[in-house]
Amino acid sequence: MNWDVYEACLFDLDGVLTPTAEVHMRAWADMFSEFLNSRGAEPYTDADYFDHLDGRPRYEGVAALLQSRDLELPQGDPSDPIDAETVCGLGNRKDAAFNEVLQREGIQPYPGSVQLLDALAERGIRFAVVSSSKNARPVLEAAGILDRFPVIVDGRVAAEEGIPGKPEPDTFTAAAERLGVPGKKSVVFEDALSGVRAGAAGDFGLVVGVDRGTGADRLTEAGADVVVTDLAELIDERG
Ligand SMILES: O=P(O)(O)OC[C@H]1O[C@@H](O)[C@H](O)[C@@H](O)[C@@H]1O
Repeated sequence: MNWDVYEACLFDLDGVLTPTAEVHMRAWADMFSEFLNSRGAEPYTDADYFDHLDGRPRYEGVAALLQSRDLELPQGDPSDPIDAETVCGLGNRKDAAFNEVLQREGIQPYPGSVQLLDALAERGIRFAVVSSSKNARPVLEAAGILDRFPVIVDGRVAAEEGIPGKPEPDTFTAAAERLGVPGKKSVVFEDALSGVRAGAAGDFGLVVGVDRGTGADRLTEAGADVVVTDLAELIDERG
């Protein structure tokens, strides 16, 4: 990997910097298994996470999964309580479960990801986090790496500013702009198919797929230029 040609890295968070994709995955599985069962619908499987939920903004994920089962619910409102049978209510129910685990268990970053951040910081490469999650800041803070990212374009920023979420490329484009680095000099890091598609749809220098269970073939098909299983694989001899 020749880092000389790049000036910025745009990192997805869950599953790239922290193992929170697993926490999201478990929270989604618990909530949807129960809900789909209550509706007599086809049961939830792990494939549902990768196909419909991973990387997408919260309520868009709920809508995609419901659509896969031909179920329709009213959209509701982000302020809906967790027992509301609405798209927002189901999303909020899962969010309560996610935050309960985050608070109880805390989170550590992937060691290989921290090694790459350390090596690239030495070279003066700039960093942004680009996450669909509205929990990105608390997760970065819990992991002790919040201060490494001068730019964070997360689910809250996207909602407030009307920036289309992944699989559209706009949140990555906004992050590169905010760092003041051309897209072509920026590297996108993503573990989710929707996120890799977002990177591939934009005008970026490189899209790195991070295989945490999705599968290298599917990440490549979605548009990843390179696939790794650990970010430390991208540290070159210059460090
Ligand atoms: O519900 P949140 O915390 O805003 O997160 C939205 C999505 O954020 C993505 O980063 C995760 O891959 C998804 O699993 C999650 O659903």
